[in-house]
Amino acid sequence: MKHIQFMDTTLRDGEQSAGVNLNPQEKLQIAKQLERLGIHVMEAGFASASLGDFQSVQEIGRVIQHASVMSLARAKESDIREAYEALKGAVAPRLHIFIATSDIHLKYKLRMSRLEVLASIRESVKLAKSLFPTVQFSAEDATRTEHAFLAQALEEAIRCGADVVNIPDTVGYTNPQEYLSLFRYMQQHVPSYEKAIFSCHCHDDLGLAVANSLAAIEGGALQVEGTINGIGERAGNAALEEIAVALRIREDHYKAQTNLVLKEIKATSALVSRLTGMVVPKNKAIVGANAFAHESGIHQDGVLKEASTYEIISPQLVGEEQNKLVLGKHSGRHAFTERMKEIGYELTEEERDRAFRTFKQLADRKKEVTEEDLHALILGETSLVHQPYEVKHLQAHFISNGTQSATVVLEDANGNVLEDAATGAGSIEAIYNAIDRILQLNCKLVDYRIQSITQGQDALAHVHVELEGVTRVTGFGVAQDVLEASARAYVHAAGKLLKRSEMDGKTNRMLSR
Ligand SMILES: CC(=O)SCCNC(=O)CCNC(=O)[C@H](O)C(C)(C)COP(=O)(O)OP(=O)(O)OC[C@H]1O[C@@H](n2cnc3c(N)ncnc32)[C@H](O)[C@@H]1OP(=O)(O)O
Ligand SMILES: CC(C)C(=O)C(=O)O
Ligand SMILES: [Mg+2]
Repeated sequence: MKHIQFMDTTLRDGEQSAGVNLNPQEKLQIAKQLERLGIHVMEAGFASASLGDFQSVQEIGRVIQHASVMSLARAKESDIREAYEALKGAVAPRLHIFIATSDIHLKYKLRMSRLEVLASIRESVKLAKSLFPTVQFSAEDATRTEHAFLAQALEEAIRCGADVVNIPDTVGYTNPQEYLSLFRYMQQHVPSYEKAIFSCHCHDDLGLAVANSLAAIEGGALQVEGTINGIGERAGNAALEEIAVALRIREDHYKAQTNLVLKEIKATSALVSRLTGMVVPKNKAIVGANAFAHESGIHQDGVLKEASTYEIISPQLVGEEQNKLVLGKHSGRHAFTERMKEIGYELTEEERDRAFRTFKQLADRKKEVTEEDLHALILGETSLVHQPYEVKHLQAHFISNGTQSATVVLEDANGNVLEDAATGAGSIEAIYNAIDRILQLNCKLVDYRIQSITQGQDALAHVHVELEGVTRVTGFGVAQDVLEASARAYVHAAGKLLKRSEMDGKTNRMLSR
């Protein structure tokens, strides 16, 4: 089993994400969390980039005890010396020198010849090694560099004292097969290969950063670089949490171990997301909100019977409390019944089937049926089980500054359909007048209250009404639409009044006998 070291560059390459700017306190907070996560090396910044970066590198170097703290530096004496000043107080300081090796970068950016680049590597690595116990050298844009020249550059760096040599895919250009072969090539063509640790550093321009990093590990990389949540320059860096979990879950394949404390992943991801403002996409592997959420009935049924049917990662492994069975339009009876039990409803079979039908209707209109929705639905449903009338159809016609009209269709317990229309000063009044006409009610609305009981645009409305007729009764209705909830509430209360009148009639008939 080989051992893979994790080099986290959330605070340097991660902060190079457009729009991200962390202050020194925020950087320190992330650094402490990275320490808890068990990162081997953290790149705290680029000391010579700004005073703020210098201070952050310095502070993180002073505070962090259980990880090596590194600063980036160009192959330039002033950068190296500034990094040295910043990391003087660190327990395990490390310098990261980089210079590009590809012809494109040499010609257009550095305007240097290959010989000049080799000379620069020699000078800077030697100077760095005289100041730091550990030095990493990166050949920027390595994957677009001619292989033979790259091998020469890395050999030069190792001979001058580099302990770690990195082969970055700076522009996210390579693919897994090619990157793996590149590492194998270096094994054969860098004479001092055994004297250094080879590292991989991938960007996600083609969405291959994690796959490329894993391929590099197969090709012999013993250090992997990346960021939390995959943030970073352009499309970002390889997401370290994905690499770590892939190595664990597919240990059979990669035969590699790490020191990472995987259960710290969720907290680390959440902290980085909060402080950088880079929102984690819901479907992001390992740390996305949906990473452990099952929505479809067949999957939910499988997971309820045995989680491993649809889960290759246990949520607890990465510090997630538990998986989620999200109730939505693809859910089935198993998940629905299970959730009902969890929130305390032991329904009869009839109630369950009825509630499930209503749930499906609701789920057709809502993205996700929440626990509050279920309470509301059951509240409405259980009280509706023995209702004499149900709202079947409702049509309201709204005219601004005019008289409103509504058509209501009710169904009684025997399946008879009753319909009428009416007008009113407002839509609700028109609906209530139509219901009065259908049920021949003689009552007064004494209270009407509306409440949103769930959240968001597709929230459920809960309407409470109080009617005064032969007695005072209350009723409520729950629906996504306010008018529908209002109609249901009125019919619910009206049903009670009618029952009461029926009972009074029976009593009067008995008394008059
Ligand atoms: C692949 C990567 O992620 S590399 C890291 C990228 N990160 C950053 O650039 C963030 C921090 N950078 C900065 O704050 C600034 O760019 C600084 C402070 C480093 C330099 O600023 P400036 O001196 O104004 O130079 P500027 O950024 O405009 O240009 C870069 C210069 O460095 C040179 N350079 C670039 N890489 C290297 C290198 N590895 N070694 C030596 N010189 C280099 C360029 O050729 C250019 O030199 P020139 O001025 O002679 O043309
Ligand atoms: C500084 C280097 C390692 C880098 O970030 C890159 O090449 O992507
Ligand atoms: Mg990078």
